[in-house]
Amino acid sequence: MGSAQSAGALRQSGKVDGEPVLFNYFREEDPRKRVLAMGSGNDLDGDKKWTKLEADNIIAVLGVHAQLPDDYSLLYVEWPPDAESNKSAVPIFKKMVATNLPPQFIHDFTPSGASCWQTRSERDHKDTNLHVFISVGSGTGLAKPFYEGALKPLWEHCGLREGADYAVHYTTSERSVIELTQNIILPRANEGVNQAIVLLSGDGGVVDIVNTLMSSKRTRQYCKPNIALFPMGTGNALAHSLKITTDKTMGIASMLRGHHQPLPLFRATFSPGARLLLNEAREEHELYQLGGNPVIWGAVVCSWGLHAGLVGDSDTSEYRKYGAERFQMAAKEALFPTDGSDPHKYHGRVSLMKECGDGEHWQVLERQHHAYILATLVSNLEQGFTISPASRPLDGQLRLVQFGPMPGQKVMEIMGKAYQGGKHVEDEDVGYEDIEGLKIKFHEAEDGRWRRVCVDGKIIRVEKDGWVIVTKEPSDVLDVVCMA
Ligand SMILES: Nc1ncnc2c1ncn2[C@@H]1O[C@H](COP(=O)(O)OP(=O)(O)OP(=O)(O)O)[C@@H](O)[C@H]1O
Repeated sequence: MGSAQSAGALRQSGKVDGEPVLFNYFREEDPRKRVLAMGSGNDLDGDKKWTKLEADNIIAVLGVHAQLPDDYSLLYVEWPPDAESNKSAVPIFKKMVATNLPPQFIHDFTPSGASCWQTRSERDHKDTNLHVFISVGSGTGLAKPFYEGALKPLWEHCGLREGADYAVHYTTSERSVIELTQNIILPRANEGVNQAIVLLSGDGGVVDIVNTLMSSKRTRQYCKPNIALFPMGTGNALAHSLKITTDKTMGIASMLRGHHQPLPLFRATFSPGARLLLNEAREEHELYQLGGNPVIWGAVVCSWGLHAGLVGDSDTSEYRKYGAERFQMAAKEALFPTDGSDPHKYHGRVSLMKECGDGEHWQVLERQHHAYILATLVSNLEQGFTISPASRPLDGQLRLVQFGPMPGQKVMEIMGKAYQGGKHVEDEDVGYEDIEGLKIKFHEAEDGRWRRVCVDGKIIRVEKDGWVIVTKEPSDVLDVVCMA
């Protein structure tokens, strides 16, 4: 087989599924723009029909067998033709055996060997330690079709059998992810067993796993499970912020080619009367108690004001049908009340913990009324909504975005800039800074709606004269897999 370099492309003759082809690898500087073109036809120098495989759709290349060193399985996804307009579209797993691929291509798409599922699907115990959680209630219900069309066939190809080499768990209630974590993951993590969770859900699934692990007794042998995220919710803030969704494989490439790293967390500690709202706010639940106070942990966001209000208002099965649009629909209702008044002016005392040369200090915001108070560990709350442009994946830095009361139109203008790569933070009315912690003392006496706090999509209502303190969490309980 000959090999030659053409202008801008790495060219090499080889085979696809046994048929001769010419490979042309366009190795652009931007990894996302790379393309493998495959020219078919017996006459390798003559005219050809070219098939193109874009980097965004490529999952990985895996060696076929040690005795066939030139053969690789080229794994990729294919989307249905109507994917752009069809919100229910999911990618389908595809594969080909490619012989004599350009070496640079093999280099660019081969897993490093450190990815979660490879190491953790090796069985060292009577039970499997690779678990797929399928949250059927997340987002617009794509988790099950995605598993069936893409993940299951991928693992079949890799020789992993459902029920034997890995276990699949479908959610049956709001508490399913919590119970699976408590009953399956935690006991074995406490025995020191390596485990991987493949999570097909939105941010809600992550926060359930994190809180179950953080609020449980962990032994000295505790082995952090790792987690591969598949963005099946509406916001998917964590998956977008970890750049898991920058390609079109919906997390599969990250799972195979990523590395695992600790997931930074924050802790929100509340005054004693704070309650978690569930079932469209019809039920109130106690939070976990730590040192006599209710606490909840998060990996994404803790907010009060417009953000918490619109997450809470849109968390109904009616709104969920609209996917990520539900947030914008609820935002319109909050910003332009039907009686023509201005948006609510949230009343409370907000303090920021700042790092200074000689330690940490609390600074009080002068303003007593607010529209938007949001502390975050991540850059994006939705794919195109960059709430904190300075945040880098897993950097562990809490950042605060805040602004005071203003007319609905001006709020829309500011939030619109968040959809332009995070330009809202340049607006003179917006505060944006690194913080070590945040404290809010609520002065909202009347309506409990104005005392709702959002932690990673969960809504906590604080009692009259209550408070919340948000700080970075020093311990970590999970590793997350990503390529960033
Ligand atoms: N079978 C089920 N029955 C009832 N509730 C379910 C079921 N499966 C999942 N849920 C609940 O649905 C909610 C889905 O939340 P999740 O965060 O995964 O998705 P989302 O809210 O659409 O996305 P995001 O948080 O990314 O915006 C969770 O509260 C979860 O407990």
